[in-house]
Amino acid sequence: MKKEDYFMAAACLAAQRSKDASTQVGAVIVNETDNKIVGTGYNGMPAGLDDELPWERGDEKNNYNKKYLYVTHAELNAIVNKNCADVNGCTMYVTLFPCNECAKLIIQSGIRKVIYLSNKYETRTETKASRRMLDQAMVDTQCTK
Ligand SMILES: O=c1[nH]c(=O)n([C@H]2C[C@H](O)[C@@H](COP(=O)(O)O)O2)cc1CO
Ligand SMILES: [Zn+2]
Repeated sequence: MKKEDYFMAAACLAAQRSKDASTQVGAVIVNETDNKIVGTGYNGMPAGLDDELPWERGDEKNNYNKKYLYVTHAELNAIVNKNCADVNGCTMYVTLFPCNECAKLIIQSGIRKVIYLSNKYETRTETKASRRMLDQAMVDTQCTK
């Protein structure tokens, strides 16, 4: 198995832990120097609030119960779960192309490459803004397909 397939499979496995019935996302951060996983995460509610918050996609009349207000993205969880001092120069394997907020985190944490599986929200403004920032910050982005 190629190493890229191995790390993406690890991201897919992490995604399976997510309770989001609509979209499970998994992320794995890899130190390319020694090919080690230094952080993993999946989309979930903030720690300890798993059973407190709604998973509804909601609509305009039901903003307060939209999951989007509460869910912690897979990329953020992978970064905060890191088991090393920093993730400078690392690669992130993620099952879904990062949103604009995750793009900021990726850039600020020094991750230099993002390998993704799906970009199903490609046409969204958030995704376009993410692409814009990652490109301008010269973070390499590669689709595995
Ligand atoms: O970068 C991301 N990382 C991430 O973890 N997610 C999560 C948030 C939500 O739980 C889910 C998206 O839900 P939905 O497909 O129902 O809109 O994916 C979503 C994105 C980008 O949309
Ligand atoms: Zn995000």
